[in-house]
Amino acid sequence: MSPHTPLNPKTSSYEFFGPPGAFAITIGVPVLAYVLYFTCNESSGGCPPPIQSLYPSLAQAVSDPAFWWKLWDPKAFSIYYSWYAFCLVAWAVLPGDWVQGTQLRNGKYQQYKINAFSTCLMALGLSTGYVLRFGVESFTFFYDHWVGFVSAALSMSFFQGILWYALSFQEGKLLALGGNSGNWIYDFYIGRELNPTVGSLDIKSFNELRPGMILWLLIDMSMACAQATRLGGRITDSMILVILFQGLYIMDGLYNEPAVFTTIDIISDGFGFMLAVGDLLWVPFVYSLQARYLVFQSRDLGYAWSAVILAVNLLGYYIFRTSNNEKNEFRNGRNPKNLEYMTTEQGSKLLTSGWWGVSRHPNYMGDLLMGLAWSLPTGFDTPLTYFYVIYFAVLLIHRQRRDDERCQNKYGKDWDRYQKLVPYRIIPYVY
Ligand SMILES: NC(=O)C1=CN([C@@H]2O[C@H](COP(=O)(O)OP(=O)(O)OC[C@H]3O[C@@H](n4cnc5c(N)ncnc54)[C@H](OP(=O)(O)O)[C@@H]3O)[C@@H](O)[C@H]2O)C=CC1
Ligand SMILES: CC(C)=CCC[C@@H](C)[C@H]1CC=C2C3=C(CC[C@@]21C)[C@@]1(C)CC[C@H](O)C(C)(C)[C@@H]1CC3
Repeated sequence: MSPHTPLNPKTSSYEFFGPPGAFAITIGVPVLAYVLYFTCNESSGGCPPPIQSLYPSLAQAVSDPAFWWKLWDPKAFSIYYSWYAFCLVAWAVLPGDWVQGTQLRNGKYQQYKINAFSTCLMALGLSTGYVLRFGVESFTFFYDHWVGFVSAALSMSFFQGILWYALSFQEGKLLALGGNSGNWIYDFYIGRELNPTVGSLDIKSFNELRPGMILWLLIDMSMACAQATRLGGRITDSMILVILFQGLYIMDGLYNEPAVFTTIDIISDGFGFMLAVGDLLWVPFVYSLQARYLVFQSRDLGYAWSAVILAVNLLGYYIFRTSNNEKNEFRNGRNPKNLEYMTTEQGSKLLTSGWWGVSRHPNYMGDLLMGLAWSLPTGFDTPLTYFYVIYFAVLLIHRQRRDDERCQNKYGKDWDRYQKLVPYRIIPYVY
């Protein structure tokens, strides 16, 4: 049967520079996750280490088979896969309401079980109990077995990328409009099937919110334990800030689980290697870089500097949360603030006042401010702890362009009208 049907038309244009770009990112993202460890860890001689010391030692290291064997760590693999199994069991057994997502183009709705927040509380409770019972030194295994955990998460990402790509060829699947090009490298990367589902488990939202996001929080907690082990039981104010900020972001995302069903990934992207590796490897092991750095470069900020950083984070959070709430309420048929909007020919409405009248992606602005606040506690000795902010700015600008293109196709002339009313893309008067 042809893979191209009226419901699943052939993808006519590529993103990410097409198959060569998709291939480069498929290789580049895992390599970068390892590089960020090898160029910034306790024994690398700095963060980043001096290039003259890095080059010969790295060249020697990779030519030694023992280096490659160290990437495989049975303890880390067994903990990681048990963790993934825990998330699956928690999804199945913990109670949760069922909500439906936005309407799909086949007229149907995907159903989602809401219990990511309670899964996180359970994981936190069990981990805290473990630390109280066995001491902070017992919870440093993420720090001690870092590379092994990265490899374990990577193996899961490839496994899922390949599995869902292969299963997307079964008859009757609804494919992502952007993932049905016929080029296997590209479709594997970008995601071919829109909503892979096992029984009633939606794979895309499950992976986006549970095994990676909650693990990120547990990793941060493990970094605090590793720091306390080194400092005789003390945790620095910089570490406390990073954990509080990232903890707030993670818990907020999980608490507002239904809001994720109006994000681009859930509405329009397929589930492929990009989201698998992003959710399972990139989020927990790259987003926690600041906390890992503070284990071996502990620093105290003092009240004044802490207050400034706290203010940046709170401002970012306020913009992020209120703007996401405005859009989410509106997309679910509510408008409690009586915001102005325009009605499109296509039928949907677009907000034109409130945050969505300030810029076309006000939520990105808040998210970026928070990203900055997560890096500031690490000081200014290394650019590497600012990697997140730079990567994130690139990711969000790219997302904004993808989304503008998608909305242009969806809303046509109405989108031009909306762009005239709301001319700034992310930051008013800047971009
Ligand atoms: N930490 C991280 O790594 C990442 C975080 N994020 C965060 O996730 C959140 C969601 O982001 P994302 O999904 O990219 O994008 P948005 O939440 O901005 O969603 C874009 C969609 O919203 C709808 N929309 C656009 N303008 C309006 C309007 N004026 N009124 C009503 N609806 C509108 C459109 O969909 P339609 O009209 O079809 O409904 C559009 O496709 C953001 O806060 C972002 O910062 C995102 C990526 C990575
Ligand atoms: C480089 C690479 C492989 C990129 C993949 C991108 C993913 C890391 C991100 C795509 C969209 C994401 C979202 C969140 C985390 C990062 C990814 C998966 C998110 C779950 C973070 C918490 C927020 O509150 C959120 C729920 C709004 C958000 C949704 C999008």
